[in-house]
Amino acid sequence: MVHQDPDTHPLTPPQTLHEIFPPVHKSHILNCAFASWHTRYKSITPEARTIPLTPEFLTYLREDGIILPDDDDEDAPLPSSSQDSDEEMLAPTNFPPGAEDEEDEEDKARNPTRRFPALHAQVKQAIASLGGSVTPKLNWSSPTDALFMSATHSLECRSPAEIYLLLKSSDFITHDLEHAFDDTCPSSPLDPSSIPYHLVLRKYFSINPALEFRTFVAGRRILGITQRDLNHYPFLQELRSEIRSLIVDFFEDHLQSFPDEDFVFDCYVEPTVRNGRRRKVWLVDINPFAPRTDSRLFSWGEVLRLRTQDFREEEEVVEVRLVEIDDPEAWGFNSATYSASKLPREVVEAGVQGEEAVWEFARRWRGIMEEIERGEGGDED
Ligand SMILES: Nc1ncnc2c1ncn2[C@@H]1O[C@H](COP(=O)(O)OP(=O)(O)OP(=O)(O)O)[C@@H](O)[C@H]1O
Ligand SMILES: [Mg+2]
Repeated sequence: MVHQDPDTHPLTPPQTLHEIFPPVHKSHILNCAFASWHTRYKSITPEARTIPLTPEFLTYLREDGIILPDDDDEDAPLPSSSQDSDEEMLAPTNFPPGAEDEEDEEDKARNPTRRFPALHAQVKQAIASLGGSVTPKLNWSSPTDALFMSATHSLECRSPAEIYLLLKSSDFITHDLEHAFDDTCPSSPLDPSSIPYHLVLRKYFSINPALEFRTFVAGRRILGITQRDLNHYPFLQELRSEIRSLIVDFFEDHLQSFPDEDFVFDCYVEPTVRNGRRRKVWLVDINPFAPRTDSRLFSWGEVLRLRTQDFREEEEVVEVRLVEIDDPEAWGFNSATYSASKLPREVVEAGVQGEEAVWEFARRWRGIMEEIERGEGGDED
């Protein structure tokens, strides 16, 4: 072995996650877009519509500021050429010249739907055809980080305005629009401007988050299954082997033909057993096998190790990883994932009680932190 002097031969820098992942091709990202796989897997996906997005709507999404159609405007008749000419005949002389154009521009700015009337009508029609209540997403992401903008604190939308508000408020949607091909192999000639964008509207139903699972697939075999929601649900322990066999069979029956060998799929196991039959499993999403996909209760390091492990079919039992009662996840710290603006209850209460109480809280908090640093942290109180 050749000895290397670190001064003259700098050591290889530690590998980053991106370097140890199998290369992510742009085609893989495109295959994971909802509209790409939905046609193939319609029968196993809860009812949804995909609406191709126009350049006008994409510009609207990308713009700063949030202008939404108000309810009156939404039902206002859309300007047509014949109407325009009638109005011209009846209208008083237009002075100063160009004032009408300015009004039209203002109107368009006030009611953005005048810039994409056909698409707006399609959105309305899709909501109605899905029973009046939908949850939106773009090619890859739901606006789950924009829940704070929703009056109901849910992704349930009953009008186009609610959908536009969530999409425009979400960084995850911005990621879909501006960073879809980040960290992909540079060799592919595909350009982000060639991405076909779709608005996905899914019929809204009340999901039990305990029964949402994420499954890692590599080389067309399942590496592991994890709970998606990071809370402890005692009843899942008893269901563990049923969940394993349902998801493994679901994968073998439907998803082994996915165009890529490596991917991550999300599914929902129905809570009710109908007439003694097996529970139904629904496909919720397909995600890239890439660092951008959250590995939930696994670490990506573990998943990547499982990927390269020797595999003997008869011996291998797929792990279903659940939040156990004593896992830190079960203590509820995870509830703050998308709520950077949330404060601990004690801080809010102290704030309500006045300045004295805030200082008292800060003093106690500093004491707790000092105890932890000295290694004395416990739950003596
Ligand atoms: N039809 C539906 N009705 C109600 N809620 C739904 C529906 N479909 C999905 N959801 C909820 O929305 C959540 C997010 O959906 P989805 O997994 O498609 O988003 P995502 O942005 O791809 O998430 P991730 O970043 O974790 O991959 C799901 O975990 C589920 O709780
Ligand atoms: Mg997803």
